[in-house]
Amino acid sequence: MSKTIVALDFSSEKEVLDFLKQFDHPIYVKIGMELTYACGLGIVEKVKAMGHHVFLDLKLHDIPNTVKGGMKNLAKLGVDMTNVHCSGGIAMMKAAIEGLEEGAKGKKRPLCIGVTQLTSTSKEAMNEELGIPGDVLDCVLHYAKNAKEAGLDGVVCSVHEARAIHEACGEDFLTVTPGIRLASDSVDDQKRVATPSLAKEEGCDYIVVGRSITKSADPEATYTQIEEIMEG
Ligand SMILES: O=c1ccn([C@@H]2O[C@H](COP(=O)(O)O)[C@@H](O)[C@H]2O)c(=O)[nH]1
Repeated sequence: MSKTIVALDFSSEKEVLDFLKQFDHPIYVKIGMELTYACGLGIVEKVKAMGHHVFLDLKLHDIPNTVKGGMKNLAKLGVDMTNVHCSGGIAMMKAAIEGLEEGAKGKKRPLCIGVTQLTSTSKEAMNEELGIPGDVLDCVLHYAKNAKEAGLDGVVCSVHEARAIHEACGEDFLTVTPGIRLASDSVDDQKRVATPSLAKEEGCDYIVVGRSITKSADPEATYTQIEEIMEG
């Protein structure tokens, strides 16, 4: 399975289909709130039916009972991976797993990962706006350990925290890392960014890449170049 997950941050089915037309093989894509809120969950089933792997990135965060019910229904879509916010707490993350298992009805449940600190969050914003003292790494590690205790399969973090997470939670605990930028790209709203080469060096299991691929002059070539680095 591909180690590069392409974020399909589009607002229409046509844009998605035009984008995916460029690939003559299945890829791993991420469907998030922009596309889901524009097209509904039917787009997930369409993309799955085309043979692509799907990470459904809706970042659930609510009381345990509500998250359990939500996950039960998301599991029925047959997605490969989904997620919650670790800040929802251990009981909520355990409920997410229970919901996915119930929804999968004895079949393999989707992987469930926890968002630690968004890659758009800097240390300053975390300390001052969110009121969480200390280094980002300490907070991310704390959330990752909670996610592991709750039975999640891994976390979303930046490349800069992936190595420490593997050391603390085990090599098989997945690190899924957005905030990927090619050397020539603008950083945009991301704060904790890194190149695909650094992600590879730091042992990230998956990288999530949106605009560097979708807004590239040749998305397929950029995807292939990144995937070669990750698989190399
Ligand atoms: O901490 C997080 C969690 C999720 N994301 C998502 O990844 C992509 C990144 O897109 P780029 O265009 O490559 O910046 C986007 O869909 C985010 O919602 C994240 O960036 N950071």
